[in-house]
Amino acid sequence: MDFPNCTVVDHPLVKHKLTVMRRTDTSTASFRALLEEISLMLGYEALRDLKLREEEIETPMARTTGWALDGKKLVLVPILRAGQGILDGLLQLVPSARVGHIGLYRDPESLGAVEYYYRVPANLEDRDVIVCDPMLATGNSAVAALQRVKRSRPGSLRFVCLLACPEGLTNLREHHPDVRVFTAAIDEKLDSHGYILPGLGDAGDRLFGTKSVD
Ligand SMILES: O=P(O)(O)OC[C@H]1O[C@H](OP(=O)(O)OP(=O)(O)O)[C@H](O)[C@@H]1O
Ligand SMILES: O=c1cc[nH]c(=O)[nH]1
Ligand SMILES: [Mg+2]
Repeated sequence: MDFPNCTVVDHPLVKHKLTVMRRTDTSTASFRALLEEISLMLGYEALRDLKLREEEIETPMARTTGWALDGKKLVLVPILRAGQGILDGLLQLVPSARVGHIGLYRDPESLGAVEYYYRVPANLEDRDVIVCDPMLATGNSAVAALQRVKRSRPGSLRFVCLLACPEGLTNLREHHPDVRVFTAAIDEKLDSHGYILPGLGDAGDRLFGTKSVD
């Protein structure tokens, strides 16, 4: 299946690190560190068109013209909980970015997204916004998060995830054809509970060392 609105960042380092993340025997500490490392590479691609302005500088040798990131602050919006893992990597790339949060959980029966928190910086109108979450499974969480952020009229909107699948990408393309997706891989399909196959299991649980049972 072809998803022209999706960029797969399939660098050898990303492929290697993602494979380690998938393994059942990978520890929470390693999972967390690897997600941060891969997020740097996802962010590198997702931010390729960041606007620059020219800047006059002096090196120890000469006066020259360099570049600085242009004015308006980038806004990063992780989908809680697991989006925090990608946020950490993106913030290493752009430490001055503003951060919003959207809290969503996936109802295990309906697989619909349930919102429990929303707070983003004011005046998104002329800002570039990146919504992030490791998993694009049914796509219901991403679709809901992007819908919510769009009500704040962002200047531009992108979605960064670690793993996508055809079902999630189709859902996203139907609801948000204007939003480009950046991912490390497009997996095969969903299982009957809406989990990505082969996937890596529950990203939030693996990132924070929790289990899905109460
Ligand atoms: O594409 P979808 O089918 O909506 O599934 C993806 C969502 O599921 C996971 O979150 P979860 O609901 O487990 O919340 P958590 O991060 O708090 O664990 C994941 O982090 C996404 O937000
Ligand atoms: O495979 C999946 C699907 C949804 N959420 C996850 O954390 N993993
Ligand atoms: Mg979870």
